Amino acid sequence: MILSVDSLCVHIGGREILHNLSLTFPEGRRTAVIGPNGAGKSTLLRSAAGLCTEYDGRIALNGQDIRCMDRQQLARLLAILPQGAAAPADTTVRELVDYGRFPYRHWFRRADGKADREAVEWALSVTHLESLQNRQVQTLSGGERQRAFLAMALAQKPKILLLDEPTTYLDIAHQLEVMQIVTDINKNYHMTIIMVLHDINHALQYSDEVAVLKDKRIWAQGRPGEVLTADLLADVFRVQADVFTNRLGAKVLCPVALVHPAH
Ligand SMILES: Nc1ncnc2c1ncn2[C@@H]1O[C@H](COP(=O)(O)OP(=O)(O)OP(=O)(O)O)[C@@H](O)[C@H]1O
Repeated sequence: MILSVDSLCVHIGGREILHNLSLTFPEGRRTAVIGPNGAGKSTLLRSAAGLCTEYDGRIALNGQDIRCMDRQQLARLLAILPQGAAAPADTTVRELVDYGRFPYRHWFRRADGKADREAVEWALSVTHLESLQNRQVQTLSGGERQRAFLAMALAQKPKILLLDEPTTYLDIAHQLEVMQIVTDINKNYHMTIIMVLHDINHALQYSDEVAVLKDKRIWAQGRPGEVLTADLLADVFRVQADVFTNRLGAKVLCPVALVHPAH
C-alpha cells in the first residue's frame, strides 16, 4: 500500500500551511518526517489521514484518491495516532483498544466478532498491555497511555500507521520502548510507518527514509544517514551539531549551539 501526496497545498484560516508538496512514502518502510515547529508536519499527517479535507492537490493510496473513500474504508487502510490523544472518561484500556475496531463495524452489528476480539488481543499483546487491559486509561502513566493509544490504532489493522510525535513527554527508556514496538510492527507485519519525530537521533536509528519539511515545503528526502548531516541541521534548524559514531557503529548528531546569524 503506497501513500502518495501530489502537489498538496493546504490553507487554514486564509494562511498557506503547505505549498505544492509532493512526496511518496515507500511501502513497508519506516519514514520519519522531521522539521522545525510550525513547518506543517502535523498538517501533512492529518491531511493524509483524511482529518484535514480542505486542500488542493491529491492524496492517494495505491493510486486511489482518498477523497473517493468513505471514512471506514480509509480507516481500514490507514490509522493515525495524533498528538495529545485523549480517552473518554472511565474508559478501560481494553475498551479504548476496542474503539479501534470501528472501521469494521456496522450500526446494526454491535456485537464483537471473532476477528474483532483477535485484533484487540493482538494489539494488546504487541504493545505489552495485557496486564493493564482492565485499568482505567486515566490512571495510566504517560508511557502506558501512549502504548494504549498505539494499541487502539493497531486494532484498526491498518496497512499504514501514522504517528505524530509518538515519544513526546516520555522518558528516554519509554521513548526507546515505543520506537522498538514500532520497529517490531514494521518488521513482523510489514506495516508502513510514517512518523513525525523531533529527535534527530531517533530518525537516524529507527527510520529507513526521512522527509525534511521546512517553510511549507520538502527541504530534503532520502536515507537518514545521508540526509541528516551537520550542514542540514544548520540550514533547517539553525543548530550547530557534532557528529559521532555510537557503539553500534551508527551515526549520531549532537546539537551543540545555535548558529549565529552572520553580521
Ligand atoms: N487549525 C488551525 N488553525 C490555524 N492555524 C493552524 C491550524 N492548524 C495548524 N495551523 C498552523 O499551521 C502551521 C503548521 O502547523 P503544524 O501543526 O502542521 O506544524 P508542525 O510542523 O507539526 O509543528 P510542531 O512541530 O510545532 O508540532 C502552524 O503555523 C500552525 O499554527
